[in-house]
Amino acid sequence: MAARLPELFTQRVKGWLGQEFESFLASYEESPRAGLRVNSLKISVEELFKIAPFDYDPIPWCPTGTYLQEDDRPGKHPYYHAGLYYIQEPSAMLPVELLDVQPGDKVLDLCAAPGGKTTQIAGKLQHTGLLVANEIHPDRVKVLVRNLELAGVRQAAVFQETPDRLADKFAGFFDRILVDAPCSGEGMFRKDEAVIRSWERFGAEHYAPLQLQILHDAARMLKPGGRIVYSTCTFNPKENEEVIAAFLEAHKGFTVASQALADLSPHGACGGLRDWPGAEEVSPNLREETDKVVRLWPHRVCGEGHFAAVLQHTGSVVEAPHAAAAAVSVERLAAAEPGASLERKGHRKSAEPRGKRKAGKETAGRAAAEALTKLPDEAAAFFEQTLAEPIRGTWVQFGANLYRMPDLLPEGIWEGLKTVRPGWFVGYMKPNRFDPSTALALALTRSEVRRSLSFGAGSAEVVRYLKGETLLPEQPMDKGYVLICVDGYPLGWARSQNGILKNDYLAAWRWT
Ligand SMILES: C[S@@+](CC[C@H](N)C(=O)[O-])C[C@H]1O[C@@H](n2cnc3c(N)ncnc32)[C@H](O)[C@@H]1O
Repeated sequence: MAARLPELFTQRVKGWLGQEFESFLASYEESPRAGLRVNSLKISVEELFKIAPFDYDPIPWCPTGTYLQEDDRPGKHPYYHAGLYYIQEPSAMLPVELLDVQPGDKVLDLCAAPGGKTTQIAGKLQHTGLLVANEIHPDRVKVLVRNLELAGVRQAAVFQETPDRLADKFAGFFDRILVDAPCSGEGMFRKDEAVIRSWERFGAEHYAPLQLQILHDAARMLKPGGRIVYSTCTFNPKENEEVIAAFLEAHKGFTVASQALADLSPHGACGGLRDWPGAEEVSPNLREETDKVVRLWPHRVCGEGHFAAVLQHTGSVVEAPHAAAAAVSVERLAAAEPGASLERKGHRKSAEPRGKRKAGKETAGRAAAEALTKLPDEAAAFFEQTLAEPIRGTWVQFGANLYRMPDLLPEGIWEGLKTVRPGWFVGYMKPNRFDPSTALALALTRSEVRRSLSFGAGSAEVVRYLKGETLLPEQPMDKGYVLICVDGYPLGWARSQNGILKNDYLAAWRWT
């Protein structure tokens, strides 16, 4: 693979790494290791590895993460469909560990799809606090929603917005914000060669101003004393140290927390790079800050290339956005690296930056959301018949869809925002009836329902259920909903009717 790396890229890395360059290059002859992260909303690490056909080979920076072996196929296992884990690149598990999420926190994941880090945050919140997940891209936001539902997340709202529009609504609101920024993806070349072609069109000079702008917007949404983790999966300092230096210059109340680097150095992590074009213009104080960021290099750790900076707010007030200073800093970063665009094959300077892509004005194409004063009767009757304990909370109806609002989401905040999920999607209001969603089933535990049937992971019944086929109960069952589980972990609903179990597993998720 090393031979297929773009020359411009290898030249630059040589400049950044010096003597280490040869071992960096040699790492591209090794296969990337895949990883899996246990969904601690549903199962503990210990329990999962008692029942799953994979070995626990811990990832040093993530206690719920494990390396996979080459012949492991976790995506084809029924436990995947029960949301017991998320398949995730090992280095990508780092940023959320640095976010220091505490139960009860209000957390924003600003660039969230496909949701690997969002589900990791949800595991830390343990159904407390609030998780707001945002993804600007309309197709990617659907994948994000699916992953949140599979993971059984209850206290999350999902938006498809630009960061600045979100910031207008959530000023000074969040304890923790993750900015896992869109980037040129150099750290992923070994894992996915298609990223190289994308890099050839949109490199660091395309992404850096966008990343800085996203960070400025994130700062507007942070509470005093809160924390932002900025991460990318690219090596180029223009998208990393330079963005951090420009951010810190405009926001005096932040510092880069040094603990992360101290904790991770024994595992092979490195600090920031010191030389990049223009580094000499950065003040010594800021250079000291960028020294404290965390870099994962593929020749030093078992994982792909990653960058993370813990931006800790230290003041008692987050300063009002320095609109002018922020704009100037973004402009300055937008200046292309000398020679870069000319050397880049097919580089299109006129390409529309992703940040300028418009998200919809209102909840376009969707009915307006309505907070309800009480649970509709049909849903209340379903809960009464099906659940051991009622679900309490505030309910929101969006068209025919019924949601339970996260406890800490301000009611009506979705007005004017493109809202994909105002909370936990529990089911559909139909004329005179309520149909529960698969998302409801997946976020429940077996003990929370009155009736369930559980089959072993290797059973024919589980395969039939996931394929959308009907099941035959061994004992006659009364009419009504039954939670279908694999080894005690919910997969979805079936309806007992006339001696058979009709399959209500979400059609789009069925095994084909
Ligand atoms: C690195 S990916 C996020 C990966 C995700 N955090 C995860 O762990 O699964 C960056 C995301 O930012 C989104 N994005 C692109 N432009 C954006 C913008 N201007 N504002 C916010 N997000 C943007 C991309 O669509 C992409 O899904």
